[in-house]
Amino acid sequence: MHFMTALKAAWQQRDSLLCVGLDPDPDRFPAHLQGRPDAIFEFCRQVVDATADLVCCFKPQIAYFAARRAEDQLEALIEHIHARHPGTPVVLDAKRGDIGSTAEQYAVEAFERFKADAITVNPYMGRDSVDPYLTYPDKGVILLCRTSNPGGSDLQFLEVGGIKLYEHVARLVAQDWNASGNCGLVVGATFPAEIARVRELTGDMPLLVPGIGAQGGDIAATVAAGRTADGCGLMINSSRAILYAGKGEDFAAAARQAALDTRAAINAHR
Ligand SMILES: O=C(O)c1cc(=O)[nH]c(=O)n1[C@@H]1O[C@H](COP(=O)(O)O)[C@@H](O)[C@H]1O
Repeated sequence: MHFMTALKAAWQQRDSLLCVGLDPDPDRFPAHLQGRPDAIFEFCRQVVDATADLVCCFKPQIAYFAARRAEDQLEALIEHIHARHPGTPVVLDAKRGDIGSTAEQYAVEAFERFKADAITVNPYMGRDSVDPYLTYPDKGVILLCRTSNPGGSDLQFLEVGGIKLYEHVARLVAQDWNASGNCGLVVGATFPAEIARVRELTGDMPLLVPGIGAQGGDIAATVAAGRTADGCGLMINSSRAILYAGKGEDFAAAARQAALDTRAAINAHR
């Protein structure tokens, strides 16, 4: 199924704009999982199974798996999501960016090896560095635009021809790169004014919005700034605040409660 079709269905069917980010840090796992060779898979699997009916997508961050030589556990996790929670899109957060021939390999890795439905990509190297992802007709390509970190302003806020660089990226993607309708943009919840500006520039394009929860972004302001006319249009990501809501054997139940609370807080402003 096309990423955009699955995302729209999940927004409606789960009544949710919440994206649970899968950033597994073994140092923060509950004691009973410590030392298990499949601890990363098992931790994420339990969170996935406890929250899948509450999310519009999952977003595994590849660095947390690669750093621990756990790419096989990432493969198994995405396979598990597709098998047990069909229709739940998986956004592989890899923030790739390289020349076309190398990007082709990254696209194979994301879409054919890991079987992700969408990937985050850095637009800095320009159109030909993004084309290899765009050629997969059913996959989503989510480009960094206005990132949630304070240093994002170093480059993204530079003036280019009378507008800010992030505005140029939003316009370029909406008017040119999105010819097949499979692009999205990343805009941090820590910058609601810029979410509103990106929404203005991009129509109904889906926005991946990290930065609520651990980074302190304001849910009400995020939803007000970014929702589309039909109250959708957003994948609002929370990772640590949900994954580590509990510390003990009941961590998955604690994650579910945190996801329920976060979804309700988001829906209160739709
Ligand atoms: O592309 C992203 O997902 C992303 C972009 C951005 O601007 N800021 C940002 O925090 N992220 C990711 O979103 C997640 C945020 O995690 P928490 O702060 O724990 O909710 C991490 O996986 C980040 O890598």
